[in-house]
Amino acid sequence: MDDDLVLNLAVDDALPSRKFAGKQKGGRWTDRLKAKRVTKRKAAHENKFSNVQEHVEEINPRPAKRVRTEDSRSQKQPRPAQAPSAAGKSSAAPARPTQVISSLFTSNPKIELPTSTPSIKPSAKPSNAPVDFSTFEGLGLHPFLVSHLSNKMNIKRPTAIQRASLPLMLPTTIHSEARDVFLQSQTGSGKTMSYLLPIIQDLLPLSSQSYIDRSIGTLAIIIAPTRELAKQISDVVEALLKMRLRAENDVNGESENSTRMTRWLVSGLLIGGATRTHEKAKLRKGIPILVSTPGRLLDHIQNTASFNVGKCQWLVLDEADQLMELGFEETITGILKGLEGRRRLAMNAVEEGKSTEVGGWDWDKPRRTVLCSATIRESVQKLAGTALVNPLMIKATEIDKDDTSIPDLLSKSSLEQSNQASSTALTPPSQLSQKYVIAPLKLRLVALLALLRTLIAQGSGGGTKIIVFISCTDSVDFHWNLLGGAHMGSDGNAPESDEEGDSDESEGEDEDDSSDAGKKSKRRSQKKLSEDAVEAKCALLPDVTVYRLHGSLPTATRMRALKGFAGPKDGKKVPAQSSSSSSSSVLLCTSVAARGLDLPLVKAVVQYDLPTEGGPTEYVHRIGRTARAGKGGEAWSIVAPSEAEWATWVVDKMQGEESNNSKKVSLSPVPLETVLQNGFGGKGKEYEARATEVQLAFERWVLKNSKNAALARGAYLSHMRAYATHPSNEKHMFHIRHLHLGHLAKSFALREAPTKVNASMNAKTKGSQASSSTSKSKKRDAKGSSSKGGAKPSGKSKVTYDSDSDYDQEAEIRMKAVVRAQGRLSKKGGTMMRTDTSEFQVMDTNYLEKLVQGHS
Ligand SMILES: Nc1ncnc2c1ncn2[C@@H]1O[C@H](COP(=O)(O)OP(=O)(O)OP(=O)(O)O)[C@@H](O)[C@H]1O
Repeated sequence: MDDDLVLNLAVDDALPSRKFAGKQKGGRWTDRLKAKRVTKRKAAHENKFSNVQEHVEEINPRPAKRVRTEDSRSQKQPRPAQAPSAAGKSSAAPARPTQVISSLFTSNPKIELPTSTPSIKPSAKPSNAPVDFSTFEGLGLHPFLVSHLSNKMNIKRPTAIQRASLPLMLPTTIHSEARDVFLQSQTGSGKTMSYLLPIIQDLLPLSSQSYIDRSIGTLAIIIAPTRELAKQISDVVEALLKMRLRAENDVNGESENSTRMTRWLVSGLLIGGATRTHEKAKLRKGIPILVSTPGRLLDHIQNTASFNVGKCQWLVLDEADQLMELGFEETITGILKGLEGRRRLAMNAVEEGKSTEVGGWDWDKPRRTVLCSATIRESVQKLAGTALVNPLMIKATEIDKDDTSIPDLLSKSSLEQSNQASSTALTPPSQLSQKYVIAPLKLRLVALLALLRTLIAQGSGGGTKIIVFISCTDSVDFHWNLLGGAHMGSDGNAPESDEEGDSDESEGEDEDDSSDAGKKSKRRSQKKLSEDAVEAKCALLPDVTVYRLHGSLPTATRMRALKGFAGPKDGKKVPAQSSSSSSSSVLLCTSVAARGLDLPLVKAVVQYDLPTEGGPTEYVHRIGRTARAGKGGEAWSIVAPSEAEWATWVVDKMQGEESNNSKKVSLSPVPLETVLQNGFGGKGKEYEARATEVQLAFERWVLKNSKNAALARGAYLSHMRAYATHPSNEKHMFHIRHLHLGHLAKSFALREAPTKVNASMNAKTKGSQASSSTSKSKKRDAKGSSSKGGAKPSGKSKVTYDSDSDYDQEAEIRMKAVVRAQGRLSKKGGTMMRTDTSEFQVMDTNYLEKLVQGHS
């Protein structure tokens, strides 16, 4: 068993070796003098080292288990466990930095999958698809819009929520009194069109007024919590406004109605990023339909005199619960007050005859406010209380599979009643297949790669899109760099990227090799994964482009990532050199991409880290990035053995009070062996050796240079910080105390024991506090993910790392030997996972807890 572990304690090269341990006798006097000097120098180092070890003991009262030292590696029999300090002082201590090399397939906790899982197959009838018993014409939509939807946007029939909302919200129907509305339906069910179509239909008739042009000001405002979402909504508005403004049969524009219609109804986007002056100029010209993020909007309401918003008729708060979660409550209250103030000012000016406004405006028509969300949490109910007056609650109930009659899709009641009812419904689309795999921490990274390989291979035609959710920005950056840089073999191809040569390639192990000019010039010409880059090719996932997205990236970069991942819009030609042409793509992202984003044809969502905030609600939003508008999709979660209870917990939460009656939601467990076998192939247990090779490739990448090592360590620490932010009601499943931190380090391709990682990162933190960002965008990522831990690589790490290729090879050989031995064991009826977790546990968990909470 011990063959799978080498825990090299941090020792200096200068520690006394056996050779110099005693006083040298005999030989030439020069040799004796030299030996004496060296012994003296090493003794001084030893003292220094023992001080460090004492400190380690202070913070780590528990002795390390199964510590092995360099000489013990050559022995067949394991040595008894010894405390770090003892090992450090040992004269036989290895002249190596701290490292842990352990086999992937040993010392993992035993995994017991539920024996009888109520596996509910995804429904054949998608719950968020267009319904086949209704038409847009039948619901009262204007013929121009109907034909535009059908001919240009391939939207032929309404979805359930559209069928439910349009009769209540379209101005031409009997229900059209301007009441506030709360729209709730599943992810991907078409809520955006549910409010945009009524807005456009309401404003369209103004086209026939003689005075109308865009200087009328802003008549509709849509607020979205993130820039990405605001941009996406703005794109949909623009697509709708491209509609033909005359009837299909009115070729020459002879129809009385159509000839009068002008293109005054334009949309605009305010999301920051542009200068205020530029935005003010846009607002002065007039933007009848405005899409904005909350902060920027409030700023202009308060400070831009030329922002003509007094006649605003529609206010939409999209992704209302996220708006609240991100702390925009005050901003929204400010916006509501600001709009009211502007309206009163405009009305007063008209009454007093001081207004330059054209006459004929119906000032009595009240503004209608719409709140929109796939889930309703308490915070949204609070917002509804502030923003809505006597609202209608509109939601689409699920259509029963066998029910051929027209279901009662319309639910209209007081908000409170509806909230009570809807709080039980947190259901994802019925056609979405939800699976989870329990992976021991050490195997997480290879499990992720295996899963991605399988999902991509299934989409044989190429163009498969997968979103992977990771807990924090540092971890996204690390995994993106890792996938972009790691390759099998020691001299494979350099990673491809969309930027110039990688500066980190000139650092690290090859640095001293100044004689090899050819290698250096090759390195210089290699492409770089720069700070701003978002696109990388992955040697371990052929034909796949890996993108990254998180709130710490500049807006333009985030947009570029989304655009690249989404690929070309229908019918658009892609330049041959573009990676988006037909290749598959993987988006590594934080929760910033969890809400509202409508990325076409996402085949699967993988939750590599389960949500630290938002619990089941966040889970439902994340998985809702696939299986949209009736399409199929898969949701995978990678769960640690200590988190196994999460699967039943989240199902119960999604099921709500309906759980006793009918089970509509289920998560199917998939054995890890199946995932690895499918991902790495081979016969029998061959996948173990292949997974090991992949893990070693990752570890080699981390060891390659200091920048990579710093990225890995930063990600590891930020991950722990994020993990510690799970709310108290989830601590029984997600507690840092339950994690085997050494195994966790392995999932960040680190060979170092956690003590070493933490010590080095703490040292680094002191020097790199500046990298800690307080930007708003950071807030949008996992709250525990700040780069306080020095997660941003800032040049060379002060940390030593092993660049001794002989040592690496030796370690790899040992690891492979263990895998082979394990394979033999399996054939003899042994199990892949062993229950003994005594491999090593060098860190006191209390200390780590303090560390992740920033009290260390
Ligand atoms: N009637 C329809 N028929 C077909 N596709 C539709 C229809 N209505 C909307 N869609 C498409 O469905 C997708 C999802 O729509 P939308 O983004 O509005 O969903 P949503 O309910 O807002 O989801 P989320 O809660 O995740 O934000 C979009 O690509 C949209 O173009």
